[in-house]
Amino acid sequence: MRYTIRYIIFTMNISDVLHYKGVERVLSYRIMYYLRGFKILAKGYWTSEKKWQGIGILSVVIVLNLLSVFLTVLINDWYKEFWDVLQSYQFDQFWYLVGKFSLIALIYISIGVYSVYLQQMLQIKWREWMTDRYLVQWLKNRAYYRLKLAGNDMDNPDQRISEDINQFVSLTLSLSIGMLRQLISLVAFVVILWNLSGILTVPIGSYEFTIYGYMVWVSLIYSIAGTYLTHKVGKLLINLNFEQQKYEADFRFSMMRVRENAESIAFYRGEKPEFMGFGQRFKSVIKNFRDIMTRTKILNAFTVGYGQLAIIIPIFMAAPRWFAMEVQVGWIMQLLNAFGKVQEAMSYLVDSYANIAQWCSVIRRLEGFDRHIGEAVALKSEVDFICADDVKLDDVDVYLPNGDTLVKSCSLDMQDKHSLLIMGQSGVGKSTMLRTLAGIWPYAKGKITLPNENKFLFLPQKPYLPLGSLRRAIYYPLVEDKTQDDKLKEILIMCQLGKLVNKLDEVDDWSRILSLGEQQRLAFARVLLYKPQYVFLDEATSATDEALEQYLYSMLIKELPKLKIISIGHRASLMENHEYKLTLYNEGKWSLEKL
Ligand SMILES: Nc1ncnc2c1ncn2[C@@H]1O[C@H](COP(=O)(O)OP(=O)(O)OP(=O)(O)O)[C@@H](O)[C@H]1O
Repeated sequence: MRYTIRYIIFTMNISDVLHYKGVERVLSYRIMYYLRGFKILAKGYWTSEKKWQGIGILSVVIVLNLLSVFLTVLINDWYKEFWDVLQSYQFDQFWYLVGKFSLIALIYISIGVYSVYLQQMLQIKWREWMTDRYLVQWLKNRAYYRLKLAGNDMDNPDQRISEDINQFVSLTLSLSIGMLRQLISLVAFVVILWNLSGILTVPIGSYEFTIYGYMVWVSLIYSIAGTYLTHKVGKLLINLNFEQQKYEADFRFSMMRVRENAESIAFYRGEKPEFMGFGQRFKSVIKNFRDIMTRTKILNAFTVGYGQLAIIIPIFMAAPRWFAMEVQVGWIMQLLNAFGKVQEAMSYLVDSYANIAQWCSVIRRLEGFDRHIGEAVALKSEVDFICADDVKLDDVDVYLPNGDTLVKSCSLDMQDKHSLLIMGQSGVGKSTMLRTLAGIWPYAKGKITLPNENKFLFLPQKPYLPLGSLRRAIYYPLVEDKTQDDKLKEILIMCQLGKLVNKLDEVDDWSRILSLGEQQRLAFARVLLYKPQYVFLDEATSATDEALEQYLYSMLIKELPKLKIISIGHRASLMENHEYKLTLYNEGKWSLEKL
């Protein structure tokens, strides 16, 4: 049973849970799940080396909030004094009380301003710490790549890091501080209401009932009833808002795909199907929004009515003592204010309903992200990596995630070889073999010897060009060096990229501007800058013609005579530039021959 409930919890989304009637146990598991998730997420910062800074700022924010509640109590007292003075026409006290109010208001405003300012300061410090930690986690052990292999990439790490962390921090602070403030305010104003109530005697038949603090009971019953009914009317709205976010995101994502694949779509003249796709997604946005409008209308009718009733109820409560001439106007004003404050505090949870739901979903996403990263990093290959001068494979098996073999018992020693060409049919496993050598493919076993990691460079078929200046794109993954431009220009000319020599400082999306052939030549420029001991080329000249390919290989051999080359390619002409050929066949077979 326990297992079944757990299963339900992890497979249901929050809206299912909120809809699921009569499953308190599921709900309590769900609450525990969120609290546990919250604890894991919050623990990092609040136990880190920065915790004292955070605790310091948080303490000041809490003290400021307590002070601010104290001032609202003073203002409540002021109401009584002020209205009593007005009722008894004591003009001499009028300006004194106006001055008193102005002073309290001034302090109240200053406290409010600094409380928000410090809360935001804590928010940015906490967010900074968490973002830093998540970025490290995402990049460390190549988790960003392994997430794809583990099939867990649906978690949009970019959104987790940029949006969810921010929301988690800001919602945690605003909800917890708000809750604390409202709780204290509730206690303070319940005490005030109790004192204002006095004792009410209700004669029923020949009996007389004495009710102590009757206004407190009325106000609590009214607030609890209001909270319950608002929850009843409004809970559907939360789910609808969730759905709205999802539909909006889908609509946005469909447009983003067009932006990213603009050229292919333009070649296919795919405007019509794209427009239809946008239309379908936008229809869902509109349909859901109409449901939100209807629900909001009902909710507003209820809350506005409830708000109006809240004006009249305390007046009814006050009526018996007023008509018995026991109290003055000041007392009524104080009562109205106190009643409003109790109301405000009691309805805090309902007012924050949407935020609490949002906070829960953020916790769920961040906790999921943490878990997926953990799973991805745990994907360890059984390859025994050894560091030495030359590449050597001993009895290496490479397979697919489903266990199908790509390469079986491959052994190879590059010590006495300068270059190796890996060939084979498309899909046979050539690129995966290189991934295994690079240590990024976990589904492999055997022993692989490699030089130190800064002594080799991998060139994929489509080079990655980071955002920023052209110089930065060429130097990647090295840090750009502005003092070596003469050498860099010489290298660009050597790679037949002379037209770029005057654009080194230009910032643009270079992967969009340069043709694939140009990008591949730019990758050769990287090799000349990096001067590795080994270079691995995965169809890195596929977009050049044969003559240019010959030229690029001879240039590498001439400029870096000690460089050892391991290439993957389909063209027979590549054999001229290599000393050995490793051919991969289906079912894991392979052969090595001298060319
Ligand atoms: N992440 C993955 N999950 C499952 N299968 C994968 C994954 N990556 C690659 N494969 C499969 O592994 C096989 C080998 O792929 P690989 O890219 O190594 O082939 P290749 O020989 O380099 O092909 P080509 O010459 O077309 O580039 C293919 O069938 C491919 O579908």
